[in-house]
Amino acid sequence: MAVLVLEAKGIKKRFGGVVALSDGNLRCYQGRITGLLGANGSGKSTISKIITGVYSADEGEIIYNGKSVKYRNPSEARKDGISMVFQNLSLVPDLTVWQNIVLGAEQKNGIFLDNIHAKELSKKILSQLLPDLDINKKISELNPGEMQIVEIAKAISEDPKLLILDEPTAALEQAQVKSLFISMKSLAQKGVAMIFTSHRLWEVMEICDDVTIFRNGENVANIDFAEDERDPERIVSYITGETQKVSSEKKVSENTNEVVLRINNLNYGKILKDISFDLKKGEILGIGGLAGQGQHELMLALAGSFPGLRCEATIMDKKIRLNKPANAIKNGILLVPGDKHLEGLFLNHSVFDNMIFPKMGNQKHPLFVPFKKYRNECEQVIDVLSIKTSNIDMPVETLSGGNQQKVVVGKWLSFDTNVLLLADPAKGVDVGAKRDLYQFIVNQVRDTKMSVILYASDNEELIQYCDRILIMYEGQIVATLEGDEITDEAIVASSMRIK
Ligand SMILES: Nc1ncnc2c1ncn2[C@@H]1O[C@H](COP(=O)(O)OP(=O)(O)OP(=O)(O)O)[C@@H](O)[C@H]1O
Repeated sequence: MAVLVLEAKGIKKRFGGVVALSDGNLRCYQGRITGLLGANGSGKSTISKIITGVYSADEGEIIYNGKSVKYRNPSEARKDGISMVFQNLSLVPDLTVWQNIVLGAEQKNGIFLDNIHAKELSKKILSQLLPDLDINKKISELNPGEMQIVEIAKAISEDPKLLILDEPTAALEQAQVKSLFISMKSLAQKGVAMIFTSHRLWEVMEICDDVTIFRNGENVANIDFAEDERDPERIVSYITGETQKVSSEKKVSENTNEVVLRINNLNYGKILKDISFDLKKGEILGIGGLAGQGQHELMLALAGSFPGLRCEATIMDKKIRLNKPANAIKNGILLVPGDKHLEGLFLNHSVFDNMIFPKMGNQKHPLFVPFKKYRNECEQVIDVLSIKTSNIDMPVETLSGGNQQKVVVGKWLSFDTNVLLLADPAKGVDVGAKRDLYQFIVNQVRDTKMSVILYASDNEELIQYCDRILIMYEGQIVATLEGDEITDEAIVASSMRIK
C-alpha cells in the first residue's frame, strides 16, 4: 500500500471574478509519479502554487505527512521538503550554472561559502540530467532546454520529499526528456513523491504511475495505472469533456504542384548552410530534427530577420530579397513567433491590445482605427482557439501559460498570407486547443491554398499535420520525409543521423 505524502482537499481559489479552482483535490504518494492533467486554464498551476505557498487558498486544506499545512511562501515549503520547478524560469542570468543550483541554499566552510561542495553537488546532479553541460557557464549563455534542466537540477539539489514539475518538458528535446525521465525514476525509487504536468500524452503514459485530471477548476478523474489500463483516448475525453474520439486521421494532402516559395543556397554564417527547398501551394511543410539544429534560425531567416543572409529566393517565380522583415511581409510571408516570453506578448496589456498590435503597424489610415471590427475579430479568435479569459480587456498576465501562448498565435491568424511560418505554435497548448488550432490552420490552407512551414518540437504534430518534413542537422537539411515515410521512428533516426 503506497504511503500518502500529500493530500489537497476541496481547494477553492478565485482571482477577482475568475474562479481558478472550485473544488481541487489531489493526492500524491511516496515513490510515485502523479500526472496532473487538464486543459489550459483548468487550474493545474494554481493548485501547485497553493501547495507551495505562492498563493493562499480561499478554502480547503493541504495535508502533508499527516499534518495540516499552510505555507506562506515557497521557501517555507522547501524547508519542509516540497520543491517546485516553475513554468517560468527563475534563474539568475549573470550567475553560473553551479551558482544558480545552490543559490539560496549555500553551505559554509568556516566563514566562507563552500564552493567546492557546491560544484561537486551540481556536477553530481547534472551527470544524470545533462552530463556535457559546463557548470561554469553563465545561464545567459544557455539555450532554453539547458536552462530548464538547470532549474530542475536546482529543485533536485534541495533533496525534496515531494517534487512538483509544472510542464518541465515543454522546452526540452526528446533526448533531454529521456534523461529527465531516468532521473525521475531514480528519485521515485528513493521514495520521492512527484507531481508531473505535461500536455504531451505519450510522456504521461510513459512516466506516470497515476493521473489526476482537472477540468474547470475541479478534478474530474483519478486513474491509477496499476488498476486501470493506460488508455490515452479515455484521458483525452476527460481533459476535453468531449466523449467523441479525437480524430487522429491524417489530413489528406491537397497541395498542388505549383511552387510558391523557392529557396536556393540559403546561407547564414555558420548557422544555416546551403539550404534549398521548394514549398508548394497548399502544402504544409514541416521542419524537424533535434532542438537547436538551426530550425528556429531558418524560420527567422525566411521572415527576413537577418540582413546578412545569402539566398536566392523566389515567390511565385518572382525574385525576392529576404534581407529585411518588410520584404517578407510585402510578399505575404508571415512569421508567427513561438515563444510567448521572448517574442510574443505585452504581459500587462489586455488580450485585445495584444491582438490588435500587429494590425496597428499595417494601418492605411492611422487615425481611423476600426475598433469595433477589431474587437469582433478578437472575439472570433478567442472562440476558435477557446482562449480562457473572462473578457478581452483582461491583462494577458492573468491568463494561464497555455492561454497566453494561444494569444501569441491568435493575433496573427486573421492576416492574409501566402506563406505562414509557424515556429512551435502549440508549445504548452492543451490537446483540445492544439487540435482546434491546427484544424483552423488546415482549413485555412484548404480554403485559401495558403502554404505553411511548420517547425514543431513535438514530432507528433509534424506527423499529424505535415505533407512533407525536412530534417535539419547542424544547420543543414539532411533528410526529406514524405507520405508513408513520415513516422516517429524515421524522424528520430534521421534527426540523429542513424539512417
Ligand atoms: N494571477 C492571476 N490573476 C488572475 N487570474 C489568474 C491568475 N493566475 C491564474 N489565473 C486564472 O486561473 C485559471 C487557472 O489558471 P492556471 O494557471 O492554474 O491553469 P493551468 O491549468 O495551469 O493552465 P496551463 O495548462 O495553460 O498552464 C485561468 O483561468 C487563469 O486565467
